[in-house]
Amino acid sequence: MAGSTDDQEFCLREVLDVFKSCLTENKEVVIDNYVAGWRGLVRFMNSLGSVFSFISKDAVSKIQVMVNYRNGKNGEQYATIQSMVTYELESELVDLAKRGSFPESGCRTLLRLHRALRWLQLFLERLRTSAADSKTSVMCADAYNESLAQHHPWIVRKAAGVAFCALPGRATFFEVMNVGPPEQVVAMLGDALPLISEVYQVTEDLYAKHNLLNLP
Ligand SMILES: CCCCCCCC/C=C\CCCCCCCC(=O)N[C@@H](COP(=O)(O)O)[C@H](O)/C=C/CCCCCCCCCCCCC
Repeated sequence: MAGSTDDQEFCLREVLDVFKSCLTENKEVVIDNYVAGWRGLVRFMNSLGSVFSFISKDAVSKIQVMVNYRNGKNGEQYATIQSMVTYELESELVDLAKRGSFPESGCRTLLRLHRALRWLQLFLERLRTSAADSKTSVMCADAYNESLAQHHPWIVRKAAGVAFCALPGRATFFEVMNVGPPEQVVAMLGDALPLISEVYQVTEDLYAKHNLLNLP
């Protein structure tokens, strides 16, 4: 999304393309692209109204943690998720069992975004296969309950549930995506989903291999 600014018209296809560009030939996940993908999604969410701002704030703060690592003195170690995991584990920079000296490690912060990517994958798949009269709020809530909700306390689940009710109907939602008529949206989702799923799975496997899926 190079050159994209807040003044430009939003197009979800561009955002999903950024996620598609996350994987290198060696199946490493490039953090700059991963973070740029999330930035674009947050922009989309902000355009849906201020009821989502508590979600957006949390996502932005996690994105910023990752950007700070990339811009810091060890930025090269944070080029990909794989290099970050190796570096932080070898340097003992991750709180593995309980929160302590490294409450905002890269591994822990990225895990929160990774779990949200699972929600996105489930939501997009529901949207792709939905009928014209399906409710986005229900699709969003179902995807959330199947993924992120399991990691959130009651109060966050309640607030998220309220926010989902403010989602526009499917037709308006598709319009805001600015991709074209519904059949083009569905085709675009069909294109993007396998690659988003691959990014998710590569990260999931990496975290599972290092026993990092439950970082506090
Ligand atoms: C065609 C479809 C386009 C979809 C566009 C979706 C745009 C979504 C953009 C951003 C999604 C937000 C990602 C949220 C990351 C949440 C990370 C998280 O789990 N944080 C919690 C735990 O953090 P720690 O306390 O451990 O540091 C934190 O407690 C969360 C607080 C905020 C509430 C998060 C609710 C997440 C709901 C996700 C659904 C967003 C619905 C958007 C609807 C378009």
